[in-house]
Parts: sequence; structure tokens; C-alpha cells
Amino acid sequence: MKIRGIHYHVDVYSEGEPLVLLHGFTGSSHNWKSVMNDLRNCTFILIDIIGHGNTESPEAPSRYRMEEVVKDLASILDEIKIEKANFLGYSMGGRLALAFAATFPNRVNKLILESSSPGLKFVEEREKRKHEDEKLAGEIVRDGIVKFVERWENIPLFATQKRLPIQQRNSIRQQRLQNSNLGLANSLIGMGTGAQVSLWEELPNIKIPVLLLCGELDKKFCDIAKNMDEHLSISVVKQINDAGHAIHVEQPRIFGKIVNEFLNTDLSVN
Ligand SMILES: C=C(O[C@H]1C=C[C@H](C(=O)CCC(=O)O)[C@@H](C(=O)O)[C@@H]1O)C(=O)O
Repeated sequence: MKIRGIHYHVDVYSEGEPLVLLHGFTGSSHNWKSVMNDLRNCTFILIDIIGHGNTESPEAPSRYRMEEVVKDLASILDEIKIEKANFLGYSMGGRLALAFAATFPNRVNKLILESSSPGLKFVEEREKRKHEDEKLAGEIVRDGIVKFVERWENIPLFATQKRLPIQQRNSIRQQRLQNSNLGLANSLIGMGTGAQVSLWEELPNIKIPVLLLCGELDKKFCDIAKNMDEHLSISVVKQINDAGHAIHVEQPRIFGKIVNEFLNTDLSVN
């Protein structure tokens, strides 16, 4: 569908409560197939984020800025005539889901953030990370997608994925390779962790229920989740045992059970 001048790949599977699923950097909506069967009573709204999957990769990095992409999400919901939805975001997708909730608070029922963050709190760390991401973006364009994916799947954050069956690892690799150099590079430049504004200051203003998921073996993002939990109004942290960063990949059954319980529990405050 054409959204604010960009062709977006959006799949909608209708059954119950609307749930927007937002994948991570280098991912696509295909990543969610392994957990959808475990999620009850959901109308799945699967979106390939700009620069990823079968969604267009515009030339201008500025079009990937978080402020632009949250407007895209609002337009997608308008297009499919859904006023309000639950949101589940993994990693980069979680940063996007949180930015959407902060921008359009009346359009989010419940928020699930898997291994994610509100960005970086201090300008010095943002500038440093922005420089690192821009350097990596340049290497993606210079060296090509194959070399980048080989490098990316071997970063320490994904070490636990080496325990996965080789067929599953190959499937993740093939999906990553479907992305374009330009799309991934511009995604890093436009909406990377260093490029986005800090949402730490927004957390106390988020008045909807938030489930913060982290993998026991991903200490960095468990620390971030626990810190976020201290600033959010209605939140809970669930640390999943024997899982790293991509919990929905490494522990899909437990992931589905926890997400189901959260989505199907009435958390309204009297
Ligand atoms: C390496 C760090 O940050 C990157 C890691 C995770 C994020 C992500 O979306 C990865 C998804 C995947 O490949 O499974 C990514 C992002 O949020 O954009 C970060 O760049 C780190 O140590 O912070």
C-alpha cells in the first residue's frame, strides 16, 4: 500500500484484537511467523519497516527518521481502518513502537517491547553511536549485503543464536540477505539507536500497560528493561531463561505464552 509516498508491504490476518508486529533491524515481517500460531485472538498487522523486506527503500536517509516512520504507522492504521491496536516490537521495532506510543498515545492499547530501548539518554553517547552507525552504514554500501550479513550475524549480541539448528540459522540469514544495502544503510542513519531522540524522558508519560521482555543471556538489554521499568507508570519485566536477544527466535513457545497472558489479561486500573 502507498503510505505518505512510500510503498509499504503490510499483511493483515483477521481474527481478534489488532496487534501490530514490528521486526528488528535487518529483519522483516516474516520473522514473526514462528510465534503467530501461539498468539490467540489477534488480528495480526505485519509491517515491513521502511528500508526492510518488501517495503520501499527511499534514497533520502531523512525519510527514515523515527518522526517520519511513526507517521507512516499512523497512516497505515488509518488505511486499514483501525483506530487503536496493541503493539509488539523487537529491538529496533521496539524503539519504533515506543516512539509511536509516545507520539500517538490514544492509538495504543498495550505495548510489548522485546529486547529494546528508548534510545540513548545523553547527547554524548548519542553522538558516539550515531558516528558508529553511520560508519557501519558506509560499510554496508561499500562492501555489500553478503559481507554485512556475515559480519552482523557474528556480533556478540547474537552469540546465543549459534545454538540454533543450522537450518534455522540459514533461514534467518536468507531473510536478512533479502534486504537492500541502501535500505539497511539508510535505516541505520535515519532511525538508528544514535539517530533517534531519547525517549527516556517520555517514559513516565506513557500511561498504558507495557510488557518489557528480555533474554536472561542478554545482560545489556535486561539492564535496560529493568531501568525502563523504574520510569514507566504501568509496566512489568519478564526475563526469559536460556534466551538471548531474539527471544521469539530462541524460546518461541515461552515467548508466545507470556505475550498471550499479557494481551488477554485485563490490566485496567480502577
Ligand atoms: C548491537 C547493538 O545494537 C543493535 C542490535 C540490535 C538492534 C536490532 O534491531 C537487531 C535485530 C536483529 O538483528 O536481530 C539494532 C537496532 O535497534 O537498530 C541495534 O543497532 C547494541 O549493542 O546496542
